[in-house]
Order: sequence, then structure tokens, then C-alpha cells
Amino acid sequence: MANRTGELVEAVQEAHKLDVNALLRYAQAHVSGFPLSPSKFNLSQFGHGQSNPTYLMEVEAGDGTVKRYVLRKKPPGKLLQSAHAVEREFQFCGMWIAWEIYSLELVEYSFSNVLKALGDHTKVPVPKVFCLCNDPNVIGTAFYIMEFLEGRIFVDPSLPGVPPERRQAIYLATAKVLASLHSANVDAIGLGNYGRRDNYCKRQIERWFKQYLASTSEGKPESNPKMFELVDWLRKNIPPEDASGATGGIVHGDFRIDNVVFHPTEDRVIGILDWELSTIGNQMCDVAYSCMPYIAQVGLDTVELAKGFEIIGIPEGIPTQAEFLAEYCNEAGRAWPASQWKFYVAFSMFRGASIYTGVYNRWLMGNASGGKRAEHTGRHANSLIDAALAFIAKKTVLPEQPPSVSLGRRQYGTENKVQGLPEGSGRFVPSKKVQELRNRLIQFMEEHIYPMEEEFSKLAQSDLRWTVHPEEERLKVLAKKEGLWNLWIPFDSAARAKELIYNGSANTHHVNDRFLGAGLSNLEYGYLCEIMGRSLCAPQIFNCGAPDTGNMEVLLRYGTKEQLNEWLVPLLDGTIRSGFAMTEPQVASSDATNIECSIKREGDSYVINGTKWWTSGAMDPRCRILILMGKTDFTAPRHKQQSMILVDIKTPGITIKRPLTVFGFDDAPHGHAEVSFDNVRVPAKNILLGEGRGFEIAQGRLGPGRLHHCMRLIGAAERGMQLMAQRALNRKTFGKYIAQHGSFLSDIAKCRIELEQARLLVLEAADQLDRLGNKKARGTIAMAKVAAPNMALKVLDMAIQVYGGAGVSSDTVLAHLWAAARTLRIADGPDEVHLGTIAQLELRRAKL
Ligand SMILES: Cc1cc2nc3c(=O)[nH]c(=O)nc-3n(C[C@H](O)[C@H](O)[C@H](O)COP(=O)(O)OP(=O)(O)OC[C@H]3O[C@@H](n4cnc5c(N)ncnc54)[C@H](O)[C@@H]3O)c2cc1C
Repeated sequence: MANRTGELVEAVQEAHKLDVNALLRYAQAHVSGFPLSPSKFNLSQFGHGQSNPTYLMEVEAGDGTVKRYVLRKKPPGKLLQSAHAVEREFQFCGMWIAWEIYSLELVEYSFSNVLKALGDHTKVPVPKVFCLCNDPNVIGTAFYIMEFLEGRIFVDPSLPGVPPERRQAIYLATAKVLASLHSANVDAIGLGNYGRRDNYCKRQIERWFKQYLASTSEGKPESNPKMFELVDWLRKNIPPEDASGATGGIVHGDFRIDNVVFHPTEDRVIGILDWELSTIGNQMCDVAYSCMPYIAQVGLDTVELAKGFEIIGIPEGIPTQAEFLAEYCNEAGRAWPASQWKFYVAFSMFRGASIYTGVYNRWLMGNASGGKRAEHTGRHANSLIDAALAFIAKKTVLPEQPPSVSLGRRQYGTENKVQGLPEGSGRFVPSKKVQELRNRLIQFMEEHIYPMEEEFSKLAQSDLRWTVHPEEERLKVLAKKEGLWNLWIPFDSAARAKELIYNGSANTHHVNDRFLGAGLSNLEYGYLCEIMGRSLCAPQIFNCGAPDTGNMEVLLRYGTKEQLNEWLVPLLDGTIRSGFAMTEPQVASSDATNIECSIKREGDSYVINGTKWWTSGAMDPRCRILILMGKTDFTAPRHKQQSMILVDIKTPGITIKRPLTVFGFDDAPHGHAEVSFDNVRVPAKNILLGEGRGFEIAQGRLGPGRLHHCMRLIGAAERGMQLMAQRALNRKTFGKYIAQHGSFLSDIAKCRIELEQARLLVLEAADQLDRLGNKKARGTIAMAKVAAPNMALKVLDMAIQVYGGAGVSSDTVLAHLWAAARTLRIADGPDEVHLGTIAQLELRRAKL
């Protein structure tokens, strides 16, 4: 939830009280338009995020109008013994810390000049500064009075309570406004002498290291040898652009989302606050610092360093770090910083560690301005040093290139143009990279998969039906080798997996980058998934089958590191398979609030009781893990009763009761099982995300995973078209090839029209999913889910018709493809539910 700027105030703290009369006199003399004989004057203090005491001045003029101003002053705290040092307050990652700055004269309140220059000469949104008072005799310290901005401040970077699509807009607006600040021409606006552009980081490393040494000298907290290691690395890895000043310009110094004021209702920035640390320097430091929520979060009120979004999962709607950066780079015209990113992030953490050590030292001496809240800062400093070193040790910290399909569908830099659509191409034409993968996939299908279909089908109808054909495993190894493995993984999920699985895991010796797909967007995968859909046995050979992809996506998004290592790694490797157990025979499960399976906490375990059916994949001998949805609290609000939990299929109390059949097909060896759970006890740590989060996970799971069915249905229909045309060109009835009969020509043409319509809709849905996220794309996804199976059924039915008796037999793949397509009018959520979604959106639009 955002806080209104006017609601962030509280009574003035005792230590920050000031001479109100003196203040009023000064304001009347120096602030133009300030009421001269106010009937009321109220002073309150902002409680959040103010490095220096900041007050709201509310003045009621004689005519009853109320004017609001903001006053900001230096803190009253004790000065350090050094003649040059002054104590200031500074926030790092959302909380208060005290910060010492040497050489105050470098920045002595001259930031008000920056605000003025930016306000007068650029479009960078900054509050107007009305006056600056350097005379400590007025209210005890220097201060300035500026415009009060009525708007919203997002105190928590995870934006709780904000709808996902707005989270995206808020982050992108933040990236944009930082870019606009960094684009200001300092020479043209008279700030050329505000600081030095070159060697900023070099100077800062020495300054903060000196500070660290001063805070850890004899009789003070012990120094951490790892800090020396970190400094050594930083000194050796300063990017060349730092020396040249190529990335030099205005640096805000404390640029975070909660130092930005948003418009009261629109997701645009109306002001950047807290300019005390601004200077001229290397702007990439601002950029890295603004990305800290993705990497690590610390605060005075927390004992431990909290993990960043890239580790714990990015809240829905918030762009990935790469997307946020891509937006910034695009707007600021900056090169993609992949090769320097380690340095800038590590530098941010190093600076934080030095600051925290200083605060801790003062806390031990009894004069930290954060009071008791500063007691954990020593630990934070060491955690930051550890985090910085761990970050440096990572294999990759950013993709080599910015996301090819960014949130705004933009291209970043000329070198990336080749990744986009070829010149003059249409909207839905695959890029060269995708086209190349597609060709390889088609070749693989022709050489290895279609020829094996009959063989696989024979085994599936034999007594050995619930065993795996050895050729299937051999083809999986081949697909891995050819880079056609796990292509479904969206690039952002791959980045998270890399982070969580590869770094420091013991269980990854056999897993490498090949297991994380080809860095594709959902749209790009759409062109490939379609090809796999031409054969029922293909998706598994490429490790792209349902329900594994949906389950892997759940683990990628919501699993803990331990869960990922135990279950996701073997799933990505294709050595085990999984099931998703939600549907129950006794209740209408298209409305998942009906489900009755109970998940009850008992000590360190959860105990599961209930019956599930249509648990696809549970018959497979390789199936090891089920994601089960049940209720942890039958009394909670309707959508908070459900939870998801990981269940090892071998747990006592689980009985696979029977395989279900679809029009007689049991889909062996994969199968769809009825499964009973009788006092099944699983460790409490197996819960996903937490109790009551089941629906939230289901939303995440059902987006991309379910669109895969639509993509495959396009492929199934293409297979139908191809078989239909071949048959019609080769078989004669009543003296003519079927293809010469007028009715056939009309039918096949209509099938083609419907197929192309559905394909475009599916691609559009995938594209919207990439650009807008699950929620905003839901209308188009719902349309695709209705259109694709209905179209495929029509085309396959027509192909079956052309094949006559052979069509309804199992001698061709058509009957099985048709049966599978028919289930998807139900299994992927009944048509009626999707139609309901589409209709609701339509009516909502009409009401606007
Ligand atoms: C081949 C196959 C594989 C499956 N795999 C899995 C799996 O792996 N895991 C899993 O948990 N489940 C799976 N399912 C189950 C599937 O998700 C459910 O069948 C589906 O959600 C519908 O639930 P239900 O069968 O209880 O039908 P019900 O909820 O009883 O619905 C029956 C019918 O009611 C009507 N209806 C429902 N809602 C509305 C509405 N809002 N407006 C108008 N009419 C409505 C529709 O005609 C619908 O078909 C699979 C099903 C099949 C056929």
C-alpha cells in the first residue's frame, strides 16, 4: 500500500523540537506568499525515511486557506571529533542509519542549488525550494523550506497491496525518472562545478575504506578481514568508465523507490526527494543502488540481512532486475551494464557495510542517533560484506544482453536489433534465433519422433503399458545434447533458477545452463511449443510436457532453495516426473474453492486426508512428487483456505487407486490417476509459500503453463491439416481424388482460416503475457483457451472425416489427438469459466 505523503507525519519528537516563532518569522520574511498573519500554524514531523529531521508546516491564512510546506534541517546530534566530520542521517535500504561524511564543505547544503537548477531547467520532477537558511541561530541548525508534494510514497519496495500491473508501472516509472535525472546536462544547467565526474568510485572506495578503518581502530569494533578482501577486489575491478567520467553526471546518492513521490492516483513520479547526498559522480552507482531490493535488504529493525527479490521471488508485476535495468538503459541511452554490474552492486554493499560499521561504533560509544535500533548494525555490516563477496563470486549476475522482449517491447542498442524481428517483417514472425531453434526442432521431430510414434503406441497398449520405452529416455538425452531441452522456461524464471540452484549448491554437478532453456519469452516459446504439439509423445522428450512444466514453474517461482534442490533439479534434468493433485471426484473442481482435501498441521508435519482424481502423470513410474492443493483452514476467507504442499508420492498413506481413461485412452505410461490420501504425513517445510497461499500460487501456475496447451493445440491442428491434405490428395472416391470434391475444398479452406485465427490469438496471448503479465493478459488468454481447443477439434474432426473408418480407429494419430483436444475444453478449465471471464471484462469495459 502506498502512504499519502500527508499521512506520514506524527508529533514532533522531543529531540527535534524547534523555535516555532523564530521559524515563522523567518518564513514570512523569506518565503514568497507565506501567510503573514496566520490564524493557525501546525508543525508535525515526517516519520518515514528522513535522513534529516523533516517537518510538515501547515499554515492557515486569514481567509481560511491552508498552505503546506516542508522544512528540512540538519540533525541536532553530536558531531564527531574530527574537525571536518559532521553527523548526518542517511537511510540505507529503507531504514535509518547514521552516516558520517568527511569534507562536509563539498556538499554543504548546496544540493538546494541542484534542486533549483533541475526545477528551473529540466523536466526532472523535484520539489521547489523556497529558501535556504545557513544561519544556525534561527532554529539551531541550517534548514531549508520547500514545496509540499501531495502524493503517494511506497515505503516497502515489494509494493504490498498494489495490483501487479500497477507495480510494473510504478517500477518502470521509477527507472524512467532516474534516467531523466541522469540525462540532465550538468554544464548546460550550471552545475558543472558541483563535483568531479572522473574517478568517482575510486575516490569513494578510499573514502569509505578510510572510514571503515577509523571505525574499527583500536578499542573499537573488530575489523572484518573479508572487508579487506572486498576492498582489494573493488580496487582491482573499477570499470574504465569511472576514470574517464563517461558515466559521470548528477548522482542523487540515495535513489530508492521510497525517496520518490508518485502522483496521488496516477503511476507517475511527481518528485524526487532527499537530495543531501547528491553530487556529480559516476551515475551507475545510483543505478546499482536503486536495484538493491532485488539483491539484499537491510534495516535497523531487522536482525538479519533479508534476501532480495532475485532470491525470494519477485512479487507479481514487479519487473525483473534485467527488465528494470533495460528500461533505465533505454531511457538514459546507456549501454547494457552486464560486464560492470558486479562492481557497482558490490560497491553499493561495501559502502553500506562501511556506513553500518560507523553506526555500530557510535552505538557502542553510546551516541548513535538511531539509538537502540542501531545495535544490529555491526552484524548488518558483516552480512553486507558476505553478500558482496557472494555476489562477486557468482558466475553471472545479469544476462549478457537486455531482455529481447522487454516490457515495453523496445530494442536496446543497435547490437540487439538482430534479436528482434527481421527488417520489414510482420508482427508475429519469429526472430532468427527462434527460427533456427524451430528448424532444429522440426528436424528432430521428423528424424526421431514421428518414426517412433507407432512403437510408443504399441507399448502403451501392451501389458507393459506402465513402463517407459527405453527409446524415450535415449531421445531425451539426444534432445538435451541438441539444446532442445526445457525450452519452455521463461528467461526471467531461468535467471532466478540460476541464482538459487547454481550458486553454492552441492546438488548441481550434473545441471548446467542447458537445463534452463534458451532464454525465451512466452511468445518465442509459442513458435516452438506448437511444433511439439504435433505429436502427443513429443513434449516429454523435450522436457516440456504437462503437468511438469506447470509444476516446475511453481517451484521456480515459489520454492525454497531446499525444495528446488530436492525436486526442481531432478525435474529439470528429466530424471523424475511430477503430478498436480487438485481435482476431487466429489466436488465441482472447476471452482477450486469447493475442494475438501484437508491439510492439517500437527507439530513438524502436515497430515493430508482426501481423494483426488485426474492427477495426470501420477501413474508414470518416474513420478516422484505431487503438488497437492488442499485446505489448511476451512474457516478462513474463501480464497485463503487453500494451500499447496509438496508430497513425495512414496509417502505412506498414498494409494493410487486406478488409472482413468479418456474415451478409452489411458495415456500410459503417463496416465491420469485417482489417488487417495489417508493420514499422509509430510514435513511442514514442504508447504509452498505458506498456509493460505494456494490460490495465489494457482494464479501463477495457470498463466504460462496453460497457454502451453493452446500452443500445442495449434500444432495438433496443423498435424490434422497435413494428414487431411495428404489423404485427400491420395485417395479417390467416385472417380475423383477427395481433394477434387468441392465440399472438401470448402472445408479445408475454412479449417485453415480458423487455424490461423486461433494461432494469432494464442501468439497475442503469449505476447500479452510477456508484456502485461498474467492478470492484464487474462482476457486474451481466456479467449485463446476457448478458441484453440474448439478450433483443433473442428480441424481434427474434419481430418477424421476425410480418413473415414481409419480416422476413428487407432491406426492414425487423429483419434488420440482429437480425444486429447476434447479434454482441453474441460481440463484447462471448462469453456464456460473462460467465457465468463471474457464476458465480465467486456461488460466492465462497457461500464467505464
Ligand atoms: C485429461 C484430463 C487431465 C486432467 N489433469 C488434471 C491434473 O493433472 N490435475 C488436476 O488437478 N486436475 C486435472 N484434470 C481435472 C480438470 O482440471 C477438471 O476436470 C476441471 O477443472 C473441471 O472440474 P470438474 O471435472 O470437477 O467439473 P465441474 O467443476 O463439475 O464442472 C462440470 C461442468 O460444469 C459446467 N460449469 C462449470 N463452471 C461453470 C460456469 N462458471 N458457468 C457455466 N457452466 C459451468 C461446465 O460445463 C463444466 O464442464 C484433468 C482432467 C482431464 C479430463
